[in-house]
Order: sequence, then C-alpha cells, then structure tokens
Amino acid sequence: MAGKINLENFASKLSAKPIYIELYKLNVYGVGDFFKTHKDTPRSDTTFGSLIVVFPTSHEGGILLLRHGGQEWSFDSAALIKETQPSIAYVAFYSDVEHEITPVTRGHRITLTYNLYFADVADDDATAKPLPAVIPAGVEMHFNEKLAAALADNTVLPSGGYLGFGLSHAYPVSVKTDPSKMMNCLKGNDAVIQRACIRHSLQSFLRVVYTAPDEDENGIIQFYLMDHIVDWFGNSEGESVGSFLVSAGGKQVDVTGLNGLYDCGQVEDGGSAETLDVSWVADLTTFAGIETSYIAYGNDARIDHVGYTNFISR
Ligand SMILES: O=C(O)CCC(=O)C(=O)O
Ligand SMILES: [Fe+2]
Repeated sequence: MAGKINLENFASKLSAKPIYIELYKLNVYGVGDFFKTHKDTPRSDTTFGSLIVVFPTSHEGGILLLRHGGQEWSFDSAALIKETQPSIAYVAFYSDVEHEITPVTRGHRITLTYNLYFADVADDDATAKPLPAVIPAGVEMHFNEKLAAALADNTVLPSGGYLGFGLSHAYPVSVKTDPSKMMNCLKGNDAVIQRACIRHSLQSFLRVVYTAPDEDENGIIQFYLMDHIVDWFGNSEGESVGSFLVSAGGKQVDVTGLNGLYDCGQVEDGGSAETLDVSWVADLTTFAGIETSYIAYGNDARIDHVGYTNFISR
C-alpha cells in the first residue's frame, strides 16, 4: 500500500538544503587492515560532513566507530551487507565526528568516501535555510516549546537582551571565514536553535568569543565578543590583546561554562570597553575546531570559543 507523507505533520520539515558531494577516495581493507581514530579534513568553509559507501564484498570486522559529544555509535557494515545480499551499506556523518575502522578479520572491505558540501552559500545570503537536524523531532519540538514559553514570560529578560548558546559542533574556520555565512552551515542542535529563532522571529547571529588577560595582569581572564575572526597580524603596534580586540569592534562580555573555570561576574564595571550582557542558555563551549592545514587558528590559543547569540526585544 502506498502512503503519502504530509510534511505539515512533521516538526522537522524534509526541506532539502542544496548540497553537493565530491568523490574523495577508494579504501581497500584486507585482513588486519584498519583506520586509526581521526576526523576528516574539511576542504572549505562549506564542508559539513562525509559519506561512506561500503561495497557488497563479504567481510567481517572493519566496524566503523563514531564518537561525538561523549557518545559513541558503531556501524557494522559487514553485518548489514550479510543481511540482504547483494546490497551496499552507507553512512554519513558531520566533519567534527571522530571515527575509526576496527581491523578487518575476514575478506575485503572496500569503501568509497565522499566529501559533503553546502551548495547554496551565496556571498550575500545569510538567510538560507539551516540543515535539517539529524536529531529526533521530539527534541526540536521540546526546544521550540521551551523557547516559546520563555518569550511569553515577561520576567525573562524584562527589558530584552541577548540569549547565548555555546555551539555543539565544531566548524571549519580561517581568518577569511565570515561568521554570518557560517550561519548557513549549522549542524544538529545548533541548527535546531537557529530554526527555532527563525520561527519566533528572533534575530540571531554567530559571534566569536576571545579570551584575554586583563590589563592589570592580575590573573583575571576577560572575554570579548567579536563579529569576525580576528587577524592578529593586524596588531602591528603590539597593543594588549584586550585593547586590540576593542579597537577591532570587540565588546566585553561575561560567560558561563568552560569547565567552570570562568564564571560570570568577572567583568569589571567602568572599564573602557562596552560590556554586553548575555544570558547563557547553553554554556559557552571550548571551540574544538577541526585541526587542519586549512584552518588558520590551529596554533592560536586565543581563538577559543564560538557562541551563538539571539537578540530578544521587548
Ligand atoms: O573506510 C571507511 O569506512 C572510512 C574511511 C575513512 O574514515 C576516511 O577515508 O577518512
Ligand atoms: Fe575518515
């Protein structure tokens, strides 16, 4: 019996975000071959993941183990292929998912790997639809309800303000990356938040949070919110990190999270920098960037965190 899917019945719309895929390589594993733990290298700002297609050659072992955010999944292509022959197995995952292939114990495991890219990130388009979430629709609905309740409650940010969310995923970043374009490439939970904001007509933006020792060198770390990735080569005058960030448009901000190392309340009043008040809903996360030669921040300890903020006006 044929059934029709009515899109309006789904919280998570099956709206296709244009992507393109690029064949990257062929892997052949014999008995004893494995692939040690790694993350795939993003090829550009628009890379968001990898697709692996496993050929229907009989084998055992060669299990793909995937890890992200403290969780682990296994993908046993050998077992899947055995179930219904002849068949191929395939799996796709985000670029910041760590993975490995356990040793093949019988036969040959042959795979094609593809790079996945967003296709529609036009230079002037910061409003393209976010990627559909790979998370249960129930989670998205729950988040939407909570956000709607917070917005309806006038005791939450009574005179408006900023809500901040630490990102759940890492994204490829270089000094040339424009955070407003990264908005088109949000993944998983990050995209859920973005969709909810669009639904509730909340303005949302990505901001980079930099850390800097304060001017008095008394061990206090200060945080600066920037709308762009800072090019440290611009600091030819040798200014302190804090004043360089302020002169580049940075706003001092307080944060929560970061392993509890830095709690709110460290921002001093009356400083020269304008202080922005952000209510962190999801703690700021350490920006576990994907280290590649493409990424300029790899060895710059100051580019630490990317936060996601939404402005609520009352
Ligand atoms: O062969 C596989 O299943 C995965 C290979 C892989 O992780 C890679 O080529 O980066
Ligand atoms: Fe890989």
